[in-house]
Amino acid sequence: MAFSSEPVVSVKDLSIYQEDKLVLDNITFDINKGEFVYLIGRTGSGKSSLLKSLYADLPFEKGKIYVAGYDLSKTKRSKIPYLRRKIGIIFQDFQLLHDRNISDNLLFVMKATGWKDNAAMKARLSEVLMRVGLGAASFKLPHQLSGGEQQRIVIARALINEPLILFADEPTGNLDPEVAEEIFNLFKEINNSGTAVLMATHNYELINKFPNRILKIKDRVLLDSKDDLESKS
Ligand SMILES: Nc1ncnc2c1ncn2[C@@H]1O[C@H](COP(=O)(O)OP(=O)(O)OP(=O)(O)O)[C@@H](O)[C@H]1O
Repeated sequence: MAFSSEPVVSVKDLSIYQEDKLVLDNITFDINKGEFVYLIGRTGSGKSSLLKSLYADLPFEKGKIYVAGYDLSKTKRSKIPYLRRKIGIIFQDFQLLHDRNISDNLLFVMKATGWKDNAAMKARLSEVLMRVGLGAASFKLPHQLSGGEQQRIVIARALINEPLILFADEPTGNLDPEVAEEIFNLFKEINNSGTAVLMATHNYELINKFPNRILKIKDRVLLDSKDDLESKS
């Protein structure tokens, strides 16, 4: 099968523990190229734990995870940077490096992910900043930007390596509703150009306004809105 027709994420019979506590029990789902999927569930239900396992930050006990062609049960620690080049990760609490300007924040990630050519780095830097509407922010320090702008920079950082999928953990959680919607629209635009998105969120207003497939964690299992549609058709 050609790589492009494989799911971007494929999870089979997966169980995840946090210390001794079973958080997710035997869950299975796929995310296809270019899909937009919400991940919902009560506080503590395991959304962040699942995302962490998908970006290889939390080991899992049982089952299989394939992300961007990598079998995570077999991927050695030394290969994880290669996986991370195929995915973008966005958190609620921006996680920019506060001691350096925006340009240096992004260059730091480029160098860490194998970029070497200075001209190519500069060009990509401008491209991703333009993409998020902050072409003029290169020389600003993170604290000189608003929360919404900082989140745009985090999205720009996640786009550097043209990821197949963005994993976003409550990306609008710390923003007021208007700014949250702007950030959400940016995710939609990025998704429209072909990048899949898996977004953990508590923002039901946005979910209702922009309906998409929903994965819901409830009592350690995963409910998939796709199954509801299939059973109705
Ligand atoms: N580092 C950790 N060590 C031990 N237990 C943890 C750790 N992180 C999370 N947990 C526990 O795992 C369970 C799932 O937490 P998780 O953060 O994945 O939930 P969540 O759905 O993302 O919650 P929220 O909506 O509040 O972000 C919770 O019971 C939590 O207390």
